[in-house]
Amino acid sequence: MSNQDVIAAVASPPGMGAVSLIRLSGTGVFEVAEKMLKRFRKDGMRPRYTFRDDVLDAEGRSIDDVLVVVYQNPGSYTGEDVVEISGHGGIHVTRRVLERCLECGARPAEAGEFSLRAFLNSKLDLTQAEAVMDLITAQTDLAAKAAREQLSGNLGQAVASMREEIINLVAHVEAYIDFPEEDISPDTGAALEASFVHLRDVITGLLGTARRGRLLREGARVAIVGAPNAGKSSLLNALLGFDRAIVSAEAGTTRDTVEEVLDFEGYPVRLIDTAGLREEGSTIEKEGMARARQRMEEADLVVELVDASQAPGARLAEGALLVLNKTDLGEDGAWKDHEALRISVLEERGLDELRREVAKRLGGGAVGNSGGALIAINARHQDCLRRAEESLEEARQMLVSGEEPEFVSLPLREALHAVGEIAGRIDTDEILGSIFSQFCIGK
Ligand SMILES: Nc1nc2c(c(=O)[nH]1)N(C=O)[C@@H](CNc1ccc(C(=O)N[C@@H](CCC(=O)O)C(=O)O)cc1)CN2
Ligand SMILES: Nc1nc2c(ncn2[C@@H]2O[C@H](COP(=O)(O)OP(=O)(O)OP(=O)(O)O)[C@@H](O)[C@H]2O)c(=O)[nH]1
Ligand SMILES: [Mg+2]
Repeated sequence: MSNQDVIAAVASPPGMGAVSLIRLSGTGVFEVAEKMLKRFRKDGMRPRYTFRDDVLDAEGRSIDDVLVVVYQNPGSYTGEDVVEISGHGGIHVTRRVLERCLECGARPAEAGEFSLRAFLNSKLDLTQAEAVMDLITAQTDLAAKAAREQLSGNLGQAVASMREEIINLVAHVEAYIDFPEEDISPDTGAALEASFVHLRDVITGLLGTARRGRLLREGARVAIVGAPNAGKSSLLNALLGFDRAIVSAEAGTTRDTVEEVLDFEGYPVRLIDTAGLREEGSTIEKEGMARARQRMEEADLVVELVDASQAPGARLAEGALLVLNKTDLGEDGAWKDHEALRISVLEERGLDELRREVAKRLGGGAVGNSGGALIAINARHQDCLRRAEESLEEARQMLVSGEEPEFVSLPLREALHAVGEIAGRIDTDEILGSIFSQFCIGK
């Protein structure tokens, strides 16, 4: 990538703040800076040092008193020449400075365009560019940690070694295309087979992190369901630490679902309190119950809350985490053999265990074969890996059944392509467009 036009954007969030950051990148950025700044000289600024300057308007009047940092290509985030201007945070002044950048020859950056350039200049691979976005949107420590690890290139490395291994397979298989009189020797056959098995294990391990990836990025939906008066709203309030939902001794208090996001051992959890489920009820209550069932369907985990002092009734949700509440009132004998968490919202007992159990069920403890690293793939990676898995299996079967090497090389090359897509080793504009357009302007 050379000679890209100069783009400019406000990199700090919109609105009032102490300082705002305006970033410019591209060929000719120093000329733009010289035009708009009072003391800036395009050949006289030491990279990565801070200078104090004035942004001037077209008549030479100062718009803002700013700090300026210059980065010389390739030593910048984008790999291009970059100028960063920190101005006085504020909506009007920041807009004026940006307008001045545009008057002096820059154009407004599109969403994700700085990171796209970083990718095109090989500063980041696609998994790292996605991680930048994940880091910005992370809602918990664990989500941020996963994003940082991906940003550091751990997934990119895993994918790069898979790619090498597949290239090796392709090379082997295609060697036999050039020498049709040769048969694949038993030794080579065994080595190829071992490689297929290894690749499959690696892919299985990575695919095993997809659920965690989705939960960390999107948050997990955890629905609290149960009969009226079980204490669902009380539980939501207790976990939140404030009185969010109405609690009363009357059955059928909650109608609308009540949702709040909180942090369960690093998992961003959308906790959903629902209307109590029972047979009878007014039209309004019935509508509430329909919504409760809907949330139960969509949930990643259902917490089924029951009143421990009452005899067990029919279970509402399959696969739910059963939680007995109101243990302070004593437990009905019939619960004795039920595997369940026992809590008392009233006495605030068992809530930490509940948080831990929910997090455990969400995480599934699935570190998989990712070697202890916190890998958490996203839906796009998952799709690529599934295609790679399928093509590899096809190739392996063909090889086993003695298919001609030129046919085996086709699915192998498909697998190579699918794996290459993950880090962006093959360029399809479509993929790039859909990834970078999700970024914010200025990133
Ligand atoms: N002011 C400012 N803060 C920022 C960023 C930025 O662009 N500007 N970043 C942007 O999101 C993040 C930091 N990421 C960065 C990554 C690489 C380089 C960089 O200059 N890389 C060069 C030189 C490497 C080095 O000397 O360490 C390179 O890769 O060649 C800069 C920032 C967060 N904070
Ligand atoms: N003794 C005791 N009472 C509790 C406990 N948890 C909640 N309660 C009481 O049980 C009653 C019902 O609580 P809610 O939280 O409104 O119950 P709910 O499941 O949300 O009920 P609906 O919204 O009607 O479905 C209230 O009077 C609470 O104070 C508990 O651990 N022990
Ligand atoms: Mg309620």
